[in-house]
Amino acid sequence: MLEKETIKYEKAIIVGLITQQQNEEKLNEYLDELAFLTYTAGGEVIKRFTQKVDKPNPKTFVGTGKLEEIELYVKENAVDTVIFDDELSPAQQKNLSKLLDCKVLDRTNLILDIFAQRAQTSYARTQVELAQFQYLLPRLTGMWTHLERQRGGIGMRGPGETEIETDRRIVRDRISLLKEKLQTIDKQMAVQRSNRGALVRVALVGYTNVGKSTLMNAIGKSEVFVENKLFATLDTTVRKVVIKNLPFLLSDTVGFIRKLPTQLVESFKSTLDEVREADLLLHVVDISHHDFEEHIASVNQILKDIKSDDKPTIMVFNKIDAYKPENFDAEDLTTERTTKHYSIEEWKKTWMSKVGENNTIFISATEKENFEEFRQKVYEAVRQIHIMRFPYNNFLYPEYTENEAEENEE
Ligand SMILES: Nc1nc2c(ncn2[C@@H]2O[C@H](COP(=O)(O)OP(=O)(O)OP(=O)(O)O)[C@@H](O)[C@H]2O)c(=O)[nH]1
Ligand SMILES: [Mg+2]
Repeated sequence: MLEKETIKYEKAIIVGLITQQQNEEKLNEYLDELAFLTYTAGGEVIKRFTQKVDKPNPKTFVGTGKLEEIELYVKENAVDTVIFDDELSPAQQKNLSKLLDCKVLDRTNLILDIFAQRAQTSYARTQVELAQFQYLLPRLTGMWTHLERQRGGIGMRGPGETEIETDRRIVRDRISLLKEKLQTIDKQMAVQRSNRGALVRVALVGYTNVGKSTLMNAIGKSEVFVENKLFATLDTTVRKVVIKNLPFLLSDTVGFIRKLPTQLVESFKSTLDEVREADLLLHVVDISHHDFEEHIASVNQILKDIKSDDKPTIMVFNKIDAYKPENFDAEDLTTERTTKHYSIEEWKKTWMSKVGENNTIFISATEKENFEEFRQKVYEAVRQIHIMRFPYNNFLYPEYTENEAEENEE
């Protein structure tokens, strides 16, 4: 008999601070993203709490008054989970879960949980487990003991309860075991990569949910999982792509996010090796997202962290079909015209013009808008790398426009 399955979303509230580093507008953007993360993890945000402070309270993150307000709300509305936008210290997390008497998570927790849910291969699972244990280690003491009755759900996947309560040494042993396991897989993967021969390697990079996998599917005739949730992709997919006789390898990998937990960057080292060893990066940007400039900055920072910021890069501004500038009323003297009101043409004249014509492209991966131009730019960039590497056989790959007759096998 078939049972109708209804997904039950956990009731969650989210909490963030307005500080000197982040004004109310910024905070709202962060909270939008946190709500999306919560939804991806299986929760529904029913309320947001914000507080203006100089710096977080070392014991309870928010101030006493705000905490009482949250506590009351949690009781009255049977809230399952309270999620904080910043990483909580072990002490804050412990105090808060005691006082609020429900699950208390932070951004890192949430991201780790999504990764845990989405890890498909044993390799990805090992990486996530390692990151979870590393996050857990300083937080071991009595963290979840009083939560016996609410096992399961967001933030509870992963290392089992018994392990959590045992001694740190066991966790440490587990961490070194997982590290060894990863090292073995890393070696195998390095061998696999070196077996790929002399093909030029191109990697899709970018913030999560910008359309990397969609683009991979569109260009590489492959079937990579695409979803309008965060972190749809965790494992790296590598495909051989041929544009006009010129073959190269294209990889699609995990998306980046701001405040990416350091534990994750570290344990996903090998997944990110694909990026590190690439000859060319296609940095995909969702230009329809109002925060895309900050996304670019986060991605660049992570590329810097993994020492891949000096590679030839094409900036691929995707989702132009969905781009909508805010309406600007010239007669309304109270609003200033800002980048929010820019058309794409105006954007092109900003810092984007400095990136260089050859290194920027504006497309829609779903509508295949400007796709021919996109293929041409990728072709030329790959060809350049080829010529540099094998100067003696550059005649093999003429300029894109020179072999118009042999239209690509699509
Ligand atoms: N409107 C519009 N939507 C797009 C476009 N490209 C991708 N999308 C949508 O954006 C969402 C995310 O696409 P993915 O390809 O999964 O994004 P990703 O960058 O691989 O995401 P992660 O793997 O989660 O990092 C999906 O709902 C896509 O259908 C586009 O050009 N225009
Ligand atoms: Mg993807």
